[in-house]
Amino acid sequence: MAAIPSGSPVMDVDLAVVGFGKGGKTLIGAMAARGKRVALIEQSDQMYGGTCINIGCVPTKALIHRAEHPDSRLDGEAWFARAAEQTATLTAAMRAANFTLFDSPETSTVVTGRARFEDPHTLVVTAGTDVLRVRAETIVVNTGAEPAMPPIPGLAESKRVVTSTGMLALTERPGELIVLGGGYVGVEFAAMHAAYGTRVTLLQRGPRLLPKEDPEISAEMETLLTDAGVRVVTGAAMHAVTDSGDRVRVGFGDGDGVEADLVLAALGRRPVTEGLGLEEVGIAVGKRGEVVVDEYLRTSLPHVYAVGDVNGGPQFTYISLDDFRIVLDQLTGEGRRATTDRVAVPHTVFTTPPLARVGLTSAEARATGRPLKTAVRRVAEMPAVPRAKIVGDARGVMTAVVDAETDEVLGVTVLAHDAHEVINTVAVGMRCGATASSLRDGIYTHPSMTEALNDLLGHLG
Ligand SMILES: Cc1cc2nc3c(=O)[nH]c(=O)nc-3n(C[C@H](O)[C@H](O)[C@H](O)COP(=O)(O)OP(=O)(O)OC[C@H]3O[C@@H](n4cnc5c(N)ncnc54)[C@H](O)[C@@H]3O)c2cc1C
Ligand SMILES: NC(=O)c1ccc[n+]([C@@H]2O[C@H](COP(=O)([O-])OP(=O)(O)OC[C@H]3O[C@@H](n4cnc5c(N)ncnc54)[C@H](O)[C@@H]3O)[C@@H](O)[C@H]2O)c1
Repeated sequence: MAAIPSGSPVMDVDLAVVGFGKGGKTLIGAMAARGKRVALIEQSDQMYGGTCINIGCVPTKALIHRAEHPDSRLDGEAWFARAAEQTATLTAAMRAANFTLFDSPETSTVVTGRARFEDPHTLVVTAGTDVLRVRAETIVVNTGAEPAMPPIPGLAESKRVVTSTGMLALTERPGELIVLGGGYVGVEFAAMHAAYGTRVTLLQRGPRLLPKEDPEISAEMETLLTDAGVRVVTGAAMHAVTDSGDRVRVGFGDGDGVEADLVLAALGRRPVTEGLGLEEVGIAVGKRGEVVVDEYLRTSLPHVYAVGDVNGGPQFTYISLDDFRIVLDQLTGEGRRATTDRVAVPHTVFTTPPLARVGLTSAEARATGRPLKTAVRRVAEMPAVPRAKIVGDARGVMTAVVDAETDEVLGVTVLAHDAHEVINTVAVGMRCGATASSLRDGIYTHPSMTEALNDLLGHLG
């Protein structure tokens, strides 16, 4: 690497955040509001606002929403092109708004360039031939995660393999798509693209999709995807990716494999720590490339914190946001908030209908050895939940697992319309110690999907 010129300008601040992620930018806003001098360093002007806004949650959910609400005057190809254009307009507007929000002349500056540590308090930021040194009392690493490319022969070399970022840059619908991976990204993209009319094959190495869910839920998801036109192949040990003209072939198992126009590699995301110079200044990095932190998100240097995907925690925007709360408490509060305080953190896979869970799966609950009551209810069998029929989607299933002695809710899984909203009610209840009986007898608006809790928890046995 070329030497950094020693005479480059220096910016002195109280707080520097590396990476425009959710936790870091929220911290920048909070500290600027307290009159601190702050700098937010982002390597790309196409990433102001971070992954979620530009290449993650927002564009995927915008495309999924539009897939669910097609314009009957347009065919799938035209509808995808329109949806992609509308999504790009949305993310561009959010990106610009994020820049304006965090680049105010008073105390907060967005520095566009790639940062690395020069010493424990100094970051060297480079953009082309421009170099700036940012010296900060406190530094927060918020550099996110990037798609993993496991050593499947031909995967990295293929010109027809893209990651989720490449998929989100498409302006035309692919004719045929192979999705590698049956996790969040794989399942969401497979479902979404099938809805626009792409012929999708999803290859999952393991025996089932979404292996962290209960087997029955994985099976239900597989049925939903299959009904939506996705060819799901589980137990697919992929051994070769080969380009051939404008086609690409993925070999798996003993057969011929499968061919398509494009391959999406959705094989996990790993923390972005390379080239940051962390270990050189004494910041420990773990085996998965994550910045090693304690429950207060402190790294091995007392004035450096790591928030969001880069610290190896769960990869969700709302976890990055909660990381912000922990660091803010360190910097301005009592320093007590910790990752160990987190209970009942829900998650959602945004298929149609979505899948959401909070707490334990049934299998995890059984493994605790506690006495259990369980309920499994198909949405179509719930007579008092007309919302599903109103929206014309009574697919899916809901499950609950409860401690039979204490009535504590241990876990709820919802694979149904509006699951991403219903689950938040359950999560709040669990965090506040609501019993299964109190959630069962809760008064919910009608007609809503939340009132399914009356039915589900009324069937515990
Ligand atoms: C396709 C997809 C869909 C997703 N959907 C959801 C969802 O629906 N809900 C959900 O909760 N989560 C979702 N996620 C996960 C979510 O996007 C991430 O967990 C979240 O955005 C992580 O934010 P972060 O704070 O870690 O940092 P990020 O938002 O990842 O920001 C890190 C920033 O650091 C910058 N950077 C990196 N290195 C440097 C450097 N050396 N110098 C300067 N800048 C640097 C990067 O350019 C980037 O902008 C999705 C992810 C993907 C990929
Ligand atoms: N709705 C959401 O909240 C949402 C949406 C998208 C992404 N995300 C976040 O982004 C993260 C990354 O998503 P993802 O889908 O890339 O990862 P993932 O961990 O959810 O799934 C990765 C998949 O790749 C497979 N895999 C891994 N290595 C492999 C190998 N060497 N060969 C074959 N298969 C292999 C795994 O079996 C798994 O099915 C998620 O864990 C999640 O935290 C969240």
